[in-house]
Amino acid sequence: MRQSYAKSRNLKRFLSVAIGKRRNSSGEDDNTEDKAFSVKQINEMEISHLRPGWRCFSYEEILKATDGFHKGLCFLGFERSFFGICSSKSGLGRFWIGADNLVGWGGYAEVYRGVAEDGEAIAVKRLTRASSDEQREKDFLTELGAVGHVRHPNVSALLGCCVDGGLHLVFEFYSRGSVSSNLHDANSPPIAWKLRFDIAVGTARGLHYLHKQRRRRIIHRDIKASNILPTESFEPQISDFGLARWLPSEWTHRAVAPIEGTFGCLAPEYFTHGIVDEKTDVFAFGVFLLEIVTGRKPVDGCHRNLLCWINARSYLNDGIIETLVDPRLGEEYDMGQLKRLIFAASLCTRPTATLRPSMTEVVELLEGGEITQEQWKMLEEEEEEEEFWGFDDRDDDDNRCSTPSTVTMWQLSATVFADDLDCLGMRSIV
Ligand SMILES: Nc1ncnc2c1ncn2[C@@H]1O[C@H](COP(=O)(O)OP(=O)(O)OP(=O)(O)O)[C@@H](O)[C@H]1O
Repeated sequence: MRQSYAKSRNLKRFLSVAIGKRRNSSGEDDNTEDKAFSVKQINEMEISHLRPGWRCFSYEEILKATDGFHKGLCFLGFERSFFGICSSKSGLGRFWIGADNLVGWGGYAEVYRGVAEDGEAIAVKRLTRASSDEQREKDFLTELGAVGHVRHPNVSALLGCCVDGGLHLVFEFYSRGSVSSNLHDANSPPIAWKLRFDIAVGTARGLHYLHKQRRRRIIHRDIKASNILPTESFEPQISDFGLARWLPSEWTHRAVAPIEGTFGCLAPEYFTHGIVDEKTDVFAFGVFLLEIVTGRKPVDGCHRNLLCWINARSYLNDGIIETLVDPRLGEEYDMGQLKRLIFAASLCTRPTATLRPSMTEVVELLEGGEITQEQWKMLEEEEEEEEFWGFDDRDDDDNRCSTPSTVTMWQLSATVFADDLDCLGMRSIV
């Protein structure tokens, strides 16, 4: 009890410093918040530049907005209610249809829908009590530190935070669920090809911003379809910065422990050595592209890895990329865009980090820029070293992924593109 009180005080101090403390023009630390906003001559632009894009919410505000973090019906003191229907373990055959404002949850947080006083739809992410240990608090603050500094049309917009009654982050509310829930929900119509392509491009732009357009680079570390939330107009928003890390300009990478993230999306150098840099996200983005194209999860219910499946599928079908497309789309896709997505994915998921493209190059490629032969050609010895990285834990036909004869993603794209790159404005790479 005492400890959590002390932590809360620290957090409040952190927030007041983060919001209130500024550097004055001579670069000295100075609490200029009051001064800055009391000087009438400062024009609007300067003020909006100084002012953080978010604010502190009171606990009463978020309580009111979420209707007291309303979860719908609870049974016998269970803390969490569920979407859909679940039965009690008592065997009494009781069924509850639960969840009211609870819209999602992850490893350490619950997310509630709410309506702010001004009528804006908000999402309140609350650190769950069960996970309020110091490490989780740190992750939560990391998320605040990262997302509180970013503003981009493809990055989830932080509206504020609240440290009373627990830790809370307040975001704009995105009512369409995640790309993952839309892609894999068998009961709703498949996402149209055009939207898939736009989501890929928008997400690439958001990542490019995090890696390249900020003074200090941000590595997200958990790029995956369930962390990409489309807005009403299907503009993808990169969300969930709980694992994000700053990368100072003088550092090439950082080594982190423990290794966290999502199975099936982890870059080999991160998975094996904990090495994190932009290429960690680039790899995960490549897996995301494949998920969008195929409609398959990075790791399916049978523990089959998507990259393995693609390699096996390509091998069995002589590298015909049409066979990779989500069957729910039928013939409804654009072949030129498909080739771009597959080509980009093949580069992004290269096992050797240094041979993967930067997000600048990925955006360029997806948006139709010319890719020159020299830029992407691998040296022979590099090609030999490029062993496919994946899991070989099943011996069915669909999982022939690590045998030397298997066509890798890279070889697949090279085969397919030899004839077709010209028509895409790119030159042959083989
Ligand atoms: N701004 C938002 N608007 C609508 N729904 C959201 C929003 N943010 C998150 N969600 C929903 O809540 C879910 C969990 O959120 P989030 O991924 O941020 O939590 P987490 O605990 O960090 O998860 P993880 O275990 O994946 O790290 C998301 O998958 C999404 O469905």
